[in-house]
Amino acid sequence: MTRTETGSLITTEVSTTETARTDMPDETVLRANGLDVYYGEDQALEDVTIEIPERKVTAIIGPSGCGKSTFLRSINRMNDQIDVCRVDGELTFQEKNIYDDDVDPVALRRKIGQVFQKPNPFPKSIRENVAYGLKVQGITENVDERVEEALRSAALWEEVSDQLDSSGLDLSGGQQQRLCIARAIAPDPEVLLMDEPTSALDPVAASKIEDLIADLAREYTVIIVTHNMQQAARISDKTAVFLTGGELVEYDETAKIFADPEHDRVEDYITGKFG
Ligand SMILES: Nc1ncnc2c1ncn2[C@@H]1O[C@H](COP(=O)(O)OP(=O)(O)OP(=O)(O)O)[C@@H](O)[C@H]1O
Repeated sequence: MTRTETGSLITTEVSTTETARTDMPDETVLRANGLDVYYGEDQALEDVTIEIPERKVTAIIGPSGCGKSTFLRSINRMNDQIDVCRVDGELTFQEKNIYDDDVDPVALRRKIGQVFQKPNPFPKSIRENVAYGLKVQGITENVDERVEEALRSAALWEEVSDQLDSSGLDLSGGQQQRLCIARAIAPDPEVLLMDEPTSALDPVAASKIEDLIADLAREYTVIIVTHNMQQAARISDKTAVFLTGGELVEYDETAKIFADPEHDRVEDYITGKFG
């Protein structure tokens, strides 16, 4: 498979939307319209319709099992790896349907990076961990510069610049998570998906990642799944509340959701009456 450095989603075409980031900072970057996701006979997401703005932090909240991770995995086609998983309806990234036959999932994941709950650096050096994100995407030029830039953007450079050849596993949990963020942003994606990125960290390390997320949103669209209501309220611009059955019940400015939600079920959830 050949692919251009500019990273079109489609194997054979060069994207024409590379400049959108600077020209239209508040545009919708991702759009779901009537999105259904099934695992075998079981429906995990039902008729989800949402528009996610570019370069903002969107929080996805809701009780366990309501489909938050399923939604995140749909966006970069990680669900492709689950045999029983089926996706219906429309899900577009920069107006291109993510599930079209001509979309290359590897190219898609260059544009839509992911950070997981538990920091998962490889048993390799700090430099190699970040460079891996580039290698997977076939980026071979200016690797050292890109590694430094990614580590700086992940607020880790000052702490590791003199130990780039040490193992990533020797870092603290919070540093490891920032290393994973550096790995995810090294190929310069448009969107960063974060699935409970601070839940395995102590409060100080978690707070550093929260500050970092605010900085990252100047350059990237951040979509974060969190169980931590205070965290969603602190760091996100918009909040989507999923409830049991995989239904998106309410989606609005975060301040509105937490101060004056439209739905009683959402109010009950965010005030801790269930979930
Ligand atoms: N690989 C899978 N195979 C079958 N069913 C799955 C799979 N992954 C998730 N599910 C089911 O889909 C539904 C939604 O799961 P999902 O993990 O998306 O929810 P969640 O809101 O992220 O939950 P949590 O907050 O507990 O992480 C659940 O009923 C879950 O059991």
